[in-house]
Amino acid sequence: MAKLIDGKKLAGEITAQLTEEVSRMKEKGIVPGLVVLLVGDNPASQTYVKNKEISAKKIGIHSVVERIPASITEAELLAKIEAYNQDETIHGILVQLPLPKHIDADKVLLAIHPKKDVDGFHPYNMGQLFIGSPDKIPCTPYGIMKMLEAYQIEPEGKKAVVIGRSNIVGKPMAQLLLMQNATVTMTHSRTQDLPAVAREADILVVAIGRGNFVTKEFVKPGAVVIDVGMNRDENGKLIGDVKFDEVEPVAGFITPVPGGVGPMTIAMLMEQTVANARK
Ligand SMILES: Nc1nc2c(c(=O)[nH]1)N[C@@H](CN(C=O)c1ccc(C(=O)N[C@@H](CCC(=O)O)C(=O)O)cc1)CN2
Repeated sequence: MAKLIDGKKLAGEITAQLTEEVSRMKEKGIVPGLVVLLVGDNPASQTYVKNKEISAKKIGIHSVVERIPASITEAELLAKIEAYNQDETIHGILVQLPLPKHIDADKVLLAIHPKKDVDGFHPYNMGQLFIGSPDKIPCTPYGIMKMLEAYQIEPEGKKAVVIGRSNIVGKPMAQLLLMQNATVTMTHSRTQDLPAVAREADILVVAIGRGNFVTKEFVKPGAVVIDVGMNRDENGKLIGDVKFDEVEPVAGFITPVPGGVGPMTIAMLMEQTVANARK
């Protein structure tokens, strides 16, 4: 049976460390501030934003959540972001994705000042990451790297396969593994004989957005399997991209859903917000 990588526990430990640090910062008059902008009423986004708010408050971060009707125009949203760019009490700005269709997400992410871009999605921060000098790192892949480190899983020299090529997970994930000297293969929905390619992996990261997509045929015995998926089955139950019951007996390590990558995404957001205030 695979060893479980407990993202919830690790996120709890990071949160506790940040809480102590913020309390020390407050003694020096520094209060980290984070604003989260949630546009529309996507139920999953509402849950994630609520969890971000709870975590920020627990740590002692000054947390501002703006719940904005989907009818907001792109220009109005850009104006709000510019106001927070200028606000010295705010060290991190995050726009929850996805955005309603009438708003150009690329334009919105570009409007966030790179120094306050605690999501690491701004093209400047992406560029810094891809030239090997990261400052802000997308929180999900960053959290995965922290999990590998905590469980003493060394990417150097290993074969890593990333399934999924999104800007917020797949691409930065591949780059972070590459920076740690893994040999990385990027794959996606059009990769031919994906199970055979995935079976080569010592470290398999799955972020394809399809429930139970990865079965035991994709997994080399003993491989590390990281599941980024967040899907609902026909009964509304939260499931990952990996068929957990089938893969667990084959893998060496595996992340659960829930309780794996998700909580680490939030912990890394908090970490990057506190780091910004520290600077
Ligand atoms: N601006 C951003 N938007 C989105 C991001 C992001 O990093 N920045 N990532 C995802 C959603 N996401 C964070 O925003 C996120 C998803 C899931 C979790 C999480 O903790 N999940 C729990 C289960 C929660 C549940 O019960 O539904 C878990 O896995 O244990 C945290 C953050 C897309 N948008």
